[in-house]
Amino acid sequence: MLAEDHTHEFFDDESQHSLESHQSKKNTLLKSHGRPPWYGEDGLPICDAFVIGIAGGSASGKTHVAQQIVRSLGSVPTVVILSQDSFYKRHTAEEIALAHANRIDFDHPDAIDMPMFAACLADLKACRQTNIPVYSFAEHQRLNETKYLYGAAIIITEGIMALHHPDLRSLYDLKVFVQCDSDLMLARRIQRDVKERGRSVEGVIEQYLRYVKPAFDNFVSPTARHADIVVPGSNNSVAIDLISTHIRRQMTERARHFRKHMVSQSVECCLSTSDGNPVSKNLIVLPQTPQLKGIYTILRDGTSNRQDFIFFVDRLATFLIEKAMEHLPHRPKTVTTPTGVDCIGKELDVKNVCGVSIIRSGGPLTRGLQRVLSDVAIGSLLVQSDANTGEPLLLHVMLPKCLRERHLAVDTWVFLLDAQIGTAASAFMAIRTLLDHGVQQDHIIFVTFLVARAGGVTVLQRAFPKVKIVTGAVDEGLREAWLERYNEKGEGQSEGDGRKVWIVEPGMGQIGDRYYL
Ligand SMILES: Nc1ncnc2c1ncn2[C@@H]1O[C@H](COP(=O)(O)OP(=O)(O)O)[C@@H](O)[C@H]1O
Ligand SMILES: Nc1ccn([C@@H]2O[C@H](COP(=O)(O)O)[C@@H](O)[C@H]2O)c(=O)n1
Repeated sequence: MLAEDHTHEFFDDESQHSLESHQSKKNTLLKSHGRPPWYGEDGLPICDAFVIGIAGGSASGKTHVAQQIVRSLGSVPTVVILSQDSFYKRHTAEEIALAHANRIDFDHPDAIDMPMFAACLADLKACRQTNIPVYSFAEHQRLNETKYLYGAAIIITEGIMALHHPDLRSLYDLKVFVQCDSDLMLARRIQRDVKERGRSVEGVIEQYLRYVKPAFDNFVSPTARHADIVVPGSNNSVAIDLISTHIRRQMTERARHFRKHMVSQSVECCLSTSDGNPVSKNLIVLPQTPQLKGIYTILRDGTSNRQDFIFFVDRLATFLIEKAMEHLPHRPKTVTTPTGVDCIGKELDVKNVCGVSIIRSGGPLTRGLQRVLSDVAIGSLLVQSDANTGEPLLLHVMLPKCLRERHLAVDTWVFLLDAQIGTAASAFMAIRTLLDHGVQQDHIIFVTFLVARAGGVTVLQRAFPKVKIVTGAVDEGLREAWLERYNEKGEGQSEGDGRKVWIVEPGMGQIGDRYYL
């Protein structure tokens, strides 16, 4: 079992596949301790994922080595194992019949869809999402389902041809070849294929002699010369230790101090503007009517009871969402009234629209969005600060279908929902995540109750100038403080859980905590 108590999985669809289901299909596997920022203050990606390619004969122990590396890495950012087996080509019915009679050569490089393999790996390396095909050894066929993958900081690719094609080799940061005795490989293959791939002993031996062994000699074994490290196929714990140490060092070198940087850059930015006012045309603040000010007064009041707090947060959420809706395109629509008169009105002119909530304080805004667009698809992102460094970590991604597929994402409008923008570190990560999925910057509308002028909003707007931010209030201050807990009445208590958080001032306290308790 690779999952540990403190790991998190990046879910690949709404049904929330478990780690075990990934393992049994041997296609992908994702282990996460959170993804640190992979972009700079200009919003652009600055570091690719670290990619390791592992080649070797069939049953040499490639998957085993990959899994041992993951286990030995321990507490590092998200790791995914990508198997070349996922990229076997789709077959015709005749080919499948031949495959069952052991008359198809699955060990020739042409059996693999190399362009697709390289394209998926290039997407993952560049921190974009991808959808991996799923292959069935029992059916000798690519299935109709795909696996959504996003967010890996380390990718381990394994397969007999993993070092064969130059396009693949150019994507690796580390190339490994597993060298194993032929007898041992055959013995392991018989055991595994009978147990896991529904084969007979005779069939495995026949296939081995006809295709597997010649292909190993002609195509697989020669690729060992491309490897940076040759690992033995058994008793290989020392080699695995060396590889893990190398990867850990690489990850430490890539570590960044993003949140602190954001705040210091913002201060410089605010001081350098003539009026110190970060409000731009894409920072849309609700008209400051007495009615709106009344709502904020209740929400800012530390003595307001929880019932009132929830009621007025919900009311404000509806105002904000309605304001944000003004920025969606509309087209004219003619309707006929009950009295038979034609009347020209408007209707939404968008292919897809969805909400993405930053857990958990985006929750009240999600409810607001659902009140306005009842059947809207909702996704969520969990961004938390690292307990030691305070830096943001992307811990969980659950996006609706219209965002998981790039060709749909480019035509999708997204309401990104979070209670406040303080340092803007979470907002940065959330926007970058949407862009990685192919969402257009000017199709993102960030809706929030509060923005801190002294926080990261200016840097955020400089990085993503086309993203609209809709809010009801821009507050002056931002201060780092110990996290407070709230009692039943919603009053702040001094003892927290020892975590430091950034607080907007005057602000409303921790909005999510006051709302959900
Ligand atoms: N170092 C090892 N020690 C013991 N058994 C191993 C080792 N490496 C692989 N095996 C076993 O050999 C079989 C094939 O290994 P696997 O990693 O699936 O091979 P590959 O991915 O190269 O086809 C598995 O049953 C696995 O448990
Ligand atoms: N339908 C198929 C497809 C592939 N194979 C064999 O799988 C081997 C590669 O997988 P490993 O996990 O062993 O690296 C390869 O040698 C093919 O012969 C198959 O039997 N049936």
